[in-house]
Amino acid sequence: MDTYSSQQSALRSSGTRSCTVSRQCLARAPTTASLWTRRAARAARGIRVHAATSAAEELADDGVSLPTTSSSSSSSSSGSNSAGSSCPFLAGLPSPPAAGSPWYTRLQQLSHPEQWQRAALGSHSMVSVPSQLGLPAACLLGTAELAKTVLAGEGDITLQGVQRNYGFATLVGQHSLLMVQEPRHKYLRNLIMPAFSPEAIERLTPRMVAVVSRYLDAWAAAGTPVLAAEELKALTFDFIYAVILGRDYEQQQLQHMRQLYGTWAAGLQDWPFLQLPFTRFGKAMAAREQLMELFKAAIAETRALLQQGQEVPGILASLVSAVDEEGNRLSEVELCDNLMLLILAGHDTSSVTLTNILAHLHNRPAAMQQLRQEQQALLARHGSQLSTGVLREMPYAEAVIRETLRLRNVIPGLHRVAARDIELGGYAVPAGTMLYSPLHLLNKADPRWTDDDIEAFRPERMMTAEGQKGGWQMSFGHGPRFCAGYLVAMAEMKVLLALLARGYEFSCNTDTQWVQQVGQVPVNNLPMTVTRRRDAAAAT
Ligand code: HEM
Repeated sequence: MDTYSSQQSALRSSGTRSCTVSRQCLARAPTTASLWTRRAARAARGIRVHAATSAAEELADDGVSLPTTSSSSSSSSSGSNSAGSSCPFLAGLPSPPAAGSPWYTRLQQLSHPEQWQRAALGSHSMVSVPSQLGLPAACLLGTAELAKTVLAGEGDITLQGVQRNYGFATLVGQHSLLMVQEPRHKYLRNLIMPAFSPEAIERLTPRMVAVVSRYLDAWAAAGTPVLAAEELKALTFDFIYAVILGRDYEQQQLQHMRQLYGTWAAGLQDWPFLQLPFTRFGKAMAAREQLMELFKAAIAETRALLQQGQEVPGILASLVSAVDEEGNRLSEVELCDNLMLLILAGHDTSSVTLTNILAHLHNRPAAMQQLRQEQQALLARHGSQLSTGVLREMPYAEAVIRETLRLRNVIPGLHRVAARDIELGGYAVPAGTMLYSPLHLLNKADPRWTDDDIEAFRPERMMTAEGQKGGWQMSFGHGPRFCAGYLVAMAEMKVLLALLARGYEFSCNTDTQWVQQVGQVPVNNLPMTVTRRRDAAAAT
């Protein structure tokens, strides 16, 4: 296990809850609704809800006296705040500076989310965003500590994701790991995770190398520029399909499955309540049915081979074989929903990261050179074989990946919802409040990096003792829902970087705009020319 992943598992195991439910505190608190009503009334009276206003100040302004920090402070005049409270309410949290109408604010949040969040947080560690336009009130978390606390939250403080999105849940499947809540999530994860063990990845490495080599050869043979962003989408699809199903498919079959997946994925962006044959959502549901039929056939085939005592590589075979202490196995619907999730989770995330990596390496030839030197040293030590052991000996390749994710986190942030009243950062947060961890923003605010080079692509920073730590970077999540496919993703990206550096030269047109979709993608799809190096034969 590499440094980053061992650190993540250490974090995982030490991810004890530090949110504490403070029922007493909440019992004393005026309801959130009444606080927001008061805040609105104060705003109407022209009293600005200042970013630094404390709960006590704000409520005192309303004629409600709150105990401050001392446990012997006086009780409230309304009688609702007994002595001993030191817990401010959510409404006491600083709010983003007033930015006009709720519509304007919402527009800013949608069109410039990162700038909006940065401005909203200012120098605060947490700000509250009032409920608006039917959306729940939210807390925007501005430190890694708070984000980790929330992401590690489980058990009696169940923190739900906003996987409540009907369309998403219907298309991905209610039984997938991403949809189920604790304790079912933990149970399912225990059954699923052995499929992602280092040993399982080791068995799959030759398959990974085969898929990546096929694409690199085709790009080099093309003789004209290929669209890297599009090609990497196809590569990561074939890769994840091969890794999950553990066998090779004809190109025609893969093409058909890619098309089905594309139709299915388009439905994730559509309004889900009109499921008609001509709507994107309707077409996506039809594509899902066809994919499910393919999965069911693959499950039946895998079961049959396993019953014959054959060794079957691939994540599906591990999932089919998974059994709990009482002998229960994953049902067919659980298997199908999780296959769907794995293809989704393991496809765009990796392709977008790889697209960004290639652009960064093109813009920084010294980094590409360093990558080449690392590979030459590995070739001298181990020959051309790529095993998980060799993949672990690639600190520079790993630094390139982590530095790219630091600058261009694929998942900009993670939502959770407080399922019950909790205390967070010293504030009483009522059930139903959305808790948003802006991962991308936290990467940029990481106190390890100095302001003047925060935007620079400098993989070397990840090689320092400080850089080896996880710090504020949580590109693969944190806590009980830490990315299940982390090892697969790292192996995939390292295999591509290794084979590229060993055997090919490439250049791409990075003079383009990057827009936010699933991660940042280049508008020009990154035209790329690949040529085989003259000394490549010995390297691959
Ligand atoms: C660069 C590549 C990737 C990135 C940046 C990434 C990032 C993430 C993040 C941030 C989460 C946490 C979501 C949350 O807390 O709500 C997550 C979860 C997950 N990822 Fe990844 N991922 C990547 C690749 C993969 C791959 C290749 C696979 C599968 C082979 C995968 C499978 C999953 C699954 C199944 C979950 C849900 C885990 C759970 O809920 O327990 N990911 N990923």
